[in-house]
Amino acid sequence: MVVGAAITRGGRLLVQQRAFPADAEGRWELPGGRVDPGEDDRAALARECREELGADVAVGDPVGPDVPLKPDLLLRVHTAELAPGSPEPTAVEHRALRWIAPTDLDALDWLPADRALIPALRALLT
Ligand SMILES: Nc1nc2c([nH]c(=O)n2[C@H]2C[C@H](O)[C@@H](COP(=O)(O)OP(=O)(O)OP(=O)(O)O)O2)c(=O)[nH]1
Repeated sequence: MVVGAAITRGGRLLVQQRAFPADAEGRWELPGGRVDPGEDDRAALARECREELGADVAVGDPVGPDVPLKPDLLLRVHTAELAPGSPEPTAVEHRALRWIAPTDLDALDWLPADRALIPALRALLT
């Protein structure tokens, strides 16, 4: 399982631009990553956000469909918010971060799988 965080604040969504590998470089995704063996989805998301953003998040419920990435791998996105007192997110291992508006969702150069989440992300922001 790959987990992603739909971190929202003031009607905007936090997205990050990949720096690698070559076929994903420059494209945008949600913070997150692979769930480790024995780890639950929420703990994995909190860990990945700490590693990737240097921020603390409160993880909420799943949102949108589980998206197949490979035959044995799913992407599952949860709602999330910055925890009170969290440092401001920074791009630790990514090229850039953006807080996007609902009107930016369609035009963003997403990793391909994430496009299936756009309707659910729009609903979350509006
Ligand atoms: N984090 C994240 N990964 C995504 C998204 N969409 C999508 O197709 N992926 C893919 C890209 C990668 O093949 C995989 C997770 O990659 P990752 O690089 O974030 O995971 P990780 O830190 O655990 O590292 P790795 O073990 O895959 O190298 O899921 C998304 O919105 N967020």
